[in-house]
Amino acid sequence: MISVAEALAHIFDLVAPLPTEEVALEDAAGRVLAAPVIARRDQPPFAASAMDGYAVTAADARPGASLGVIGTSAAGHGFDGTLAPGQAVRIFTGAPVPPGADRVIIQEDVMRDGDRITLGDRLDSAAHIRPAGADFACGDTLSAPRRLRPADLALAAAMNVPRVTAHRRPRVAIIATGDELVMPGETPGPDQIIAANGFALTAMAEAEGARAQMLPIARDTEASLRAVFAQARDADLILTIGGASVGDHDLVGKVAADLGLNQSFYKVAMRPGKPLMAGRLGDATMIGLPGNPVSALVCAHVFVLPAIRVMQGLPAEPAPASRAPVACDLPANGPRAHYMRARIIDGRLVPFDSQDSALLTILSEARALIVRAPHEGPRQAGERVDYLPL
Ligand SMILES: Nc1nc2c(c(=O)[nH]1)N[C@H]1C(S)=C(S)[C@@H](COP(=O)(O)OP(=O)(O)OC[C@H]3O[C@@H](n4cnc5c(N)ncnc54)[C@H](O)[C@@H]3O)O[C@H]1N2
Ligand code: MOO
Repeated sequence: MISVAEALAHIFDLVAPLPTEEVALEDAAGRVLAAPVIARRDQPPFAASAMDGYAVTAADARPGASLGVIGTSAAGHGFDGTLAPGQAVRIFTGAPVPPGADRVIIQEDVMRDGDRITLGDRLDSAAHIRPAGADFACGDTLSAPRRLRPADLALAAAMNVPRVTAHRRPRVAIIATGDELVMPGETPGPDQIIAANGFALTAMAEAEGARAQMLPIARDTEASLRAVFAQARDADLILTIGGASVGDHDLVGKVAADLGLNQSFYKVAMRPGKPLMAGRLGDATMIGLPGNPVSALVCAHVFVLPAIRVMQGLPAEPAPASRAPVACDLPANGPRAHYMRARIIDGRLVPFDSQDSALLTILSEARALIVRAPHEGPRQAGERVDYLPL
């Protein structure tokens, strides 16, 4: 059995950034930028007032000064002229500061009488002027790769860049396997359960930027598996669920091999998730997940999401871990990496008593997977340990 790190390295070898495409800004939230956005202008494009008030010369900005108002500069409608000593221009936030002015006196500190103003007794010392290019200058960049967050979209828009280059969203096909499965809402037979894992995998893949599709459930026959695999022809990533272990009905590995799977590995020293497999199947990467719900979803956190990130052009990195103190003593770990479901209470990790990989109720309550290295010694309450946030 290989280690988690080795398995992840194999998976990174199986995936590559997908081709790029142009995306309109309004469709680009969450997409991964593949080429830098280059500002087409300065922002602000002129020295702009940061306040509502009066633009004056520095020399006139003294308590009690009396100045003549010669015009107005509003946002979108600058003052067409130059300011001389003894003069003021009524100005509003975001408006161009007229040439000659180097201070804005906020209107709270000004008394106005017709076309004249008198500055108050106590003036603040700030200029209240944003210089041209204070935010960014023409040619400045928003670097790639990065996942576009709302503020990034606003920045690209401000740079006057209406379309960005992003890697294509990975197409993920999800294949649940097993005679025991029916879809939610259907009537299960006495020996059947509801296919659940695909819903979590779909949500996780989509939240990570992929387009995921649940294909029909494949039954435990080679013919059924082949038929469903055939429907995954366009996928960049095929995720199978179940049928990965050593039982007589665990056919996924055999059928995938018959279809030409170039298998990278089978079985990883982790729990849950041991019977994980991965390889290249035609133009797609295939990751065969174990059927137990927690096993499938832990493997998705540890392997599938990092793979989806690489396909979008992000760096090949393990799932981001955090550290927090554990709330109770933990026994020494065995030979497999252990991903322990835990709550986070008052900043401390509280593992659940049962770590059975079939229990969705516990996974649904869990907010952390405590990561225990193979053969790691016992941990005492209060020790800081690594965990993957859920
Ligand atoms: N003799 C051995 N038996 C098992 C071993 C082993 O090493 N030797 N490994 C165990 C481990 S660890 C795991 S994990 C499971 C994995 O088995 P499979 O990947 O073959 O999964 P299945 O047998 O198909 O299903 C396991 C379990 O999960 C349920 N399941 C499957 N798909 C779904 C789904 N889409 N939604 C909800 N639940 C699902 C299925 O009904 C089973 O209860 O093997 C152990 N056995
Ligand atoms: O590895 Mo299995 O995934 O422990 O339940």
